[in-house]
Amino acid sequence: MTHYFLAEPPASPAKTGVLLINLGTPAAPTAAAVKPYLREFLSDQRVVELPRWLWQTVLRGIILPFRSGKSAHGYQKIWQSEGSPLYVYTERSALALEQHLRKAMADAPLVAFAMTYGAPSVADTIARLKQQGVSRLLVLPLYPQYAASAGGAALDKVWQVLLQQRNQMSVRSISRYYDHPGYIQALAGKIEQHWQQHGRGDKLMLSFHGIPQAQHNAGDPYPQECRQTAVLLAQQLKLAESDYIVAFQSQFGKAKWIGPSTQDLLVSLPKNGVKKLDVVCPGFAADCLETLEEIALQGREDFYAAGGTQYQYIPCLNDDSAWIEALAALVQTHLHGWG
Ligand SMILES: C=CC1=C(C)c2cc3[nH]c(cc4nc(cc5[nH]c(cc1n2)c(C)c5CCC(=O)O)C(CCC(=O)O)=C4C)c(C)c3C=C
Ligand SMILES: [Fe+2]
Ligand SMILES: [Fe+2]
Repeated sequence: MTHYFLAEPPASPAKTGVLLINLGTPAAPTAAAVKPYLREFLSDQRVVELPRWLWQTVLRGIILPFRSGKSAHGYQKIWQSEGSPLYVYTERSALALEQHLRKAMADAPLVAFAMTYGAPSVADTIARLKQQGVSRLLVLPLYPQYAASAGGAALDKVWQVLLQQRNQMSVRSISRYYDHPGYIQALAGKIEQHWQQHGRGDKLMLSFHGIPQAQHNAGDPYPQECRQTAVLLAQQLKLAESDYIVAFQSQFGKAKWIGPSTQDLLVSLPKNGVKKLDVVCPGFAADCLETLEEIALQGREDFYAAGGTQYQYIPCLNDDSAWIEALAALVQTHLHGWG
């Protein structure tokens, strides 16, 4: 195999950079913009682990023509004046983190954000940071719980860039933060604040994005990390086991996914006496299609249709100051003693 290593300018004074990575999102809420985004995302073999020839035929022939329009319709319901919520909150979090670190540290790092799929790409963002003199890079995918299909896929993009570098940067990565006290406290604070303002339901649902059961069987630690987040959160909120329930949402395709399914529970809970439900999505750092459309809008409709009488969606941490403070502490811990 021939390698082509990037041409590099001479080294400038060493700087440190922090790179936040999120999933990516279409550039516009239209089928034309959703299609290339979904093609790139769903072509990643970390996400769909089927033989390439088989999956590409199904993806291009069946999934993309149908799913792009349906997804675009969902995005239209949640799109903000500044763009896709996932993009808007990720960008704001990076800006807020940089400002916070500047106040907290003498030699504060540059902070940038990138998307695993779509723009700004990990490759372009690392190239820009390198031009700005960054030779030490701390990478943090914005997924509290590690799944190969999310955090793993984000970090793959970083390693792919490193493989091409002539003068390789030093890299540290944070592959997960599901049990970080600052994350747990920020989440608990958000939920408590919501309860103080709006009252409390009969049960709190902690809804995490799902993954295929086969990926977990092959060794993906994701569901255990979600459950551990739930236990720590319950301890912080002093909840009994009967006060909350862990569920997994956004099932895609016909294969078995890890459960219990959020969708199924939204229908069965009212029939089992839970008429007032609070839902929070601790696995999502930023509100997005899967939280705002699938949970806050569609979930509410399904819960009421099944006999529920009160449904409260508690937003993600987004760029809340308590979370940015915790994120800054997490970053500072991992920068400690570096250069
Ligand atoms: C095989 C399919 C998928 C796996 C595995 C998967 C894992 C996974 N995803 C997230 C976070 C997000 N996913 C989002 C959207 C989304 N996810 C899938 C499929 C899989 N995800 C699809 C097809 C879509 C697109 C939207 C749709 O058509 O329904 C998003 C939101 C993006 C946005 O623009 O708002 C996030 C965030 C995690 C954390 C994860 C594994 C744990
Ligand atoms: Fe997803
Ligand atoms: Fe979805």
